[in-house]
Amino acid sequence: MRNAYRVEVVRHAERELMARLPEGALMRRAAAGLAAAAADLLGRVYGTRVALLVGSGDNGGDALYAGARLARRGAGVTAVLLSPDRVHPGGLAALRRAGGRAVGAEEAASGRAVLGGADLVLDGITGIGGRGGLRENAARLLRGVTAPVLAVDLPSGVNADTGEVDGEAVRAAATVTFGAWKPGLLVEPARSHAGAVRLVDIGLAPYLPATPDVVALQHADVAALLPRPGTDTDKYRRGVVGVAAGSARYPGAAVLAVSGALRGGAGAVRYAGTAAAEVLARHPEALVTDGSPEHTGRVQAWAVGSGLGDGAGAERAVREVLDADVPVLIDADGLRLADVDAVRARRAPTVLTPHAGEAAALLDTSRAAVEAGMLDAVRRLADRYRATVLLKGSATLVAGPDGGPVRANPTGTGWLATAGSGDVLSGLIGALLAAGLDARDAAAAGAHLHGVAGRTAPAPPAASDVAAALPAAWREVCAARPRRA
Ligand SMILES: NC(=O)C1=CN([C@@H]2O[C@H](COP(=O)(O)OP(=O)(O)OC[C@H]3O[C@@H](n4cnc5c(N)ncnc54)[C@H](O)[C@@H]3O)[C@@H](O)[C@H]2O)[C@@H](O)CC1
Ligand SMILES: [K+]
Repeated sequence: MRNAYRVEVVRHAERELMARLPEGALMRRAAAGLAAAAADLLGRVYGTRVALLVGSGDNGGDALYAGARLARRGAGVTAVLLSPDRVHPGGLAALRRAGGRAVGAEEAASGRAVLGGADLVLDGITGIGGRGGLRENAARLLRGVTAPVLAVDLPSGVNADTGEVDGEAVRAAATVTFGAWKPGLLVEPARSHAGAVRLVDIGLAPYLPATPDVVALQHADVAALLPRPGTDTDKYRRGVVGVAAGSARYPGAAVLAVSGALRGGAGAVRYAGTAAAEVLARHPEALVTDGSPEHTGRVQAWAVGSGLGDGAGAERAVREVLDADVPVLIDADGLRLADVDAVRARRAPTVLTPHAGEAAALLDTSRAAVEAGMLDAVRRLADRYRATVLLKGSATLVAGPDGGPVRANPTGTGWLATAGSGDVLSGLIGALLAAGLDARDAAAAGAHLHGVAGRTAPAPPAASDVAAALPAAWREVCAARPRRA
């Protein structure tokens, strides 16, 4: 599990830890980890050229101390001081003692030698103390950078707490973060600015609270959630999932939702809707009816909405499913048709799975606003609907109705942005709900498996290929399950 904490919490933990350590110890730990990561990226330190972009706070201090370590190992290190009158004095002195040099931003901008000639650039402009995007002098300098950038703690210019990027921000090849993950390293659009992230342990863990703000489940976490049929099981104990999806116009959505459901670990899949013949033709294992959900046999969860269209039958299907006292997943057309108060009044869990455009319609805002503020959008929707909300994106987010950590999916891939891929996901999560997973777990585990399937299906995958790759994804994830003693 990757646990991310907002800045206020990290700062509190740092103060607690610092009070127990000699002056400067934390920064030394941070700089040692940073220098080691820089050395790994460089491959060989001696004879290389490293540039440091140094801002006015401790983030710049980390870069300077790490630069000093690299200079001692034979790198030519030049610090570019963005605010020469407010630079970390101890860091600058350490760099100079180690043989590094410092120049002002004007000097660095006028010649190409410093930034254009560097093998690696360390971004120490701002860390958790940064506010807003990069300022113009920093943005201008970065345009002259051709070498890979290693971000110190966070890519400068991103919002550590929300993952929002307001203006220009550093695009790093890698980020070394200290003490704990920050939400911005897991949430888009900031996540894409961070590259590969390495967490350096500076001893903060004992001072961090038990409940993080954002988490990213890893394979082993998901493996622990997935159902494992015992020897005494039967299809009802494994869970029966109902799928109410598709329409005369979109029968394929029904086929795809059922294909996801069949590979989600439930014991059986019941389909209710107008695409019964198409579903049966493709999936002989499905139990189908062309009636409405009310007239379907017993199910332990419903997935409703994919390709339903907006006819009278669609509205009825959504209403009937919401009336059922079992967990319900609502996707696509179902989101438009579901009454907020009916969702809020439900006793059994509800999972909504909008993409940014659908979330924007539900929140009465623009798609761009949702994409820019994913964390806020998912939390607001969960609160408004008193439901678990899965907001799709390259790092899909899952928020529960009662607050608590938001889950950010780490396995997403652009290959999943293909028609019908969401239908597969809805069936998959529906099956996990029927198998008895808690709503938040079902949504997060579904997104995780779906992402792995999108990555492992032969590229470029169509939605059916993503569904077909789910068993292999399931195996890959479960291979990370700790062995029982
Ligand atoms: N507090 C600690 O115990 C530790 C902190 N460490 C480092 O210290 C950093 C936090 O240091 P600070 O609190 O000094 O904050 P930062 O260094 O992140 O940034 C604050 C400084 O940047 C300026 N600034 C804010 N927004 C800016 C913008 N958009 N453009 C340019 N300048 C801007 C502010 O005026 C302020 O001087 C962490 O991110 C981490 O790198 C590490 O050394 C580990 C230990
Ligand atoms: K930084």
